[in-house]
Amino acid sequence: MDLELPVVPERTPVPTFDLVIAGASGDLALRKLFPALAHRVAEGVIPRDSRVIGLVRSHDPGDGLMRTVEARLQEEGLSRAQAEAFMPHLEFVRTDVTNPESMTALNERLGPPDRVRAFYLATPPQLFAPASRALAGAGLLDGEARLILEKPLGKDLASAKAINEAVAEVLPERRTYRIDHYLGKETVQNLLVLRFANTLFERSWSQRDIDHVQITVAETVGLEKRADYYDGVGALRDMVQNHVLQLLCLFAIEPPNTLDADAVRDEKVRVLRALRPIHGADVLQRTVRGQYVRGSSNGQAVPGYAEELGRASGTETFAALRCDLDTWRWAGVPIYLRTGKRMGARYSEIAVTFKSVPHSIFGGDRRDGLAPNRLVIRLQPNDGVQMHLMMKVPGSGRLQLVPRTLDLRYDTAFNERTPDAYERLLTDVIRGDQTLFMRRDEVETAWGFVDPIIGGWRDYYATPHRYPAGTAGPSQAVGLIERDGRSWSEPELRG
Ligand SMILES: NC(=O)C1=CN([C@@H]2O[C@H](COP(=O)(O)OP(=O)(O)OC[C@H]3O[C@@H](n4cnc5c(N)ncnc54)[C@H](OP(=O)(O)O)[C@@H]3O)[C@@H](O)[C@H]2O)C=CC1
Ligand SMILES: O=C1O[C@H](COP(=O)(O)O)[C@@H](O)[C@H](O)[C@H]1O
Repeated sequence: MDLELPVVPERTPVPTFDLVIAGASGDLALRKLFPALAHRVAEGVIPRDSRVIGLVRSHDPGDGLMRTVEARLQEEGLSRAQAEAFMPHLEFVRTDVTNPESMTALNERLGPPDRVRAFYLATPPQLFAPASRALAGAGLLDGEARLILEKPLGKDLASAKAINEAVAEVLPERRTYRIDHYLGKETVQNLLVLRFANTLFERSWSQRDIDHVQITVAETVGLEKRADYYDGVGALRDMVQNHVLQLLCLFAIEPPNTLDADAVRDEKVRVLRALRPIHGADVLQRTVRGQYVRGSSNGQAVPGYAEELGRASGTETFAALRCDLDTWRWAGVPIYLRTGKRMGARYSEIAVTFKSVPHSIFGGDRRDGLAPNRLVIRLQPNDGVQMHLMMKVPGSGRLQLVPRTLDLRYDTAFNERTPDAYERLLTDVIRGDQTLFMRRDEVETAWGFVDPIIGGWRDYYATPHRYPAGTAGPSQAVGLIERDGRSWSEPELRG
């Protein structure tokens, strides 16, 4: 029996809107935002009169760009008919989003203010403050208009605060949408369902039954064409500060009393505040930095990070951390985080290892042979949930026990296309639902955890350890977990 939940915003209709995207000629818009909107048009979710207005700065907003978008939609998996159905919603305007007069002119092009208005800053974060001032100065943020900010939200706590301050001067928090696209991923949302729609796990979800947790976000891609952004930023700021800590939050939160945006976000902030700080010399024991060197990826030889960059660099492309949450529920349960580029496989998962049985009835020497239960929440690819259990090998001879896996895959459990994260997030903005967006205090608390690590790396000369592309990261990351008598869960990462 399917449960229809009228309170779930996905099921409420999307109102007619004007969505203005600044940075509309950029990689993010072409690869993610337009395809997401086109999928929503194809599903019939987007009202016919809704408009998507792309702002470009140096590009020609003419037919060439329209043709580029139409071609990119098909490269991203939409059919020709689906791409064509999206195009009438789209127009481009060449303008400077930071210029108040230009924004006043834009105001005249938009539909009546009774339509939902949303402004998406898919631009580098240096533009967030001037752009929001220009939009507000032109009256574009009046009424119920929403502002969407793409990550990264600054490069440290001070810059994040400055952006948040500038935005707060022109717009209330309830109309500010900070994107972390991991929150839009189906399996990330399913984490809340797994925990709070099933009693089975919740009763064991604490230090009483859980030994430790590993959160891995491994990528096979390298620098791609993002050197300007990535170098000097690195894996800790790019991935841990946002996506990985958000996964940690959803894994560890106390049950919110509803799915209301602030109820969920209040609980996430509590988790972030409970993170034991890592600073000074702690970084040498509780963190590992890495940078990939020449190796192979998907069977192809690939250059190292410094070769791709064309110069030596101290930026980490891999980070591993041992985190602890100082709460009753999580005391003594280490949470190991690991993320990197050019690793041996692309996957993201949360692996929860339960405690071993306290006593084996299968013979005094058998306890070591009983693998502890493990629950693996796989976010991508092959999204789903796996439970590793001990089983008896059938047969009447000697009693033999082996670990076996219950495997619940999304693609076999549901006969539906898994939408991309941005599909959900963009319509949530239009519907006015902030549950899957980061609140100001969340972002700042996460930076407050990350900043001292970066300071520790600087003060203790923690230069990145080298690891060959196509592997599990530097060997020192193995030491980080083995020191605690545990091991990383995925041998296939070693390439
Ligand atoms: N690409 C991705 O997958 C992801 C990107 N991001 C973040 O999103 C943001 C955009 O990324 P991405 O699309 O890759 O970047 P690109 O460099 O591909 O595009 C940047 C866009 O911003 C516009 N722009 C830059 N400066 C100005 C300005 N002063 N005034 C108006 N527009 C300006 C450019 O316009 P024009 O070309 O017309 O000059 C261009 O459309 C970045 O902060 C990035 O870190 C976050 C997650 C993933
Ligand atoms: O935000 C970012 O995320 C991507 C990884 O996203 P995914 O959905 O492909 O897992 C990462 O490659 C990029 O460096 C980072 O900025």
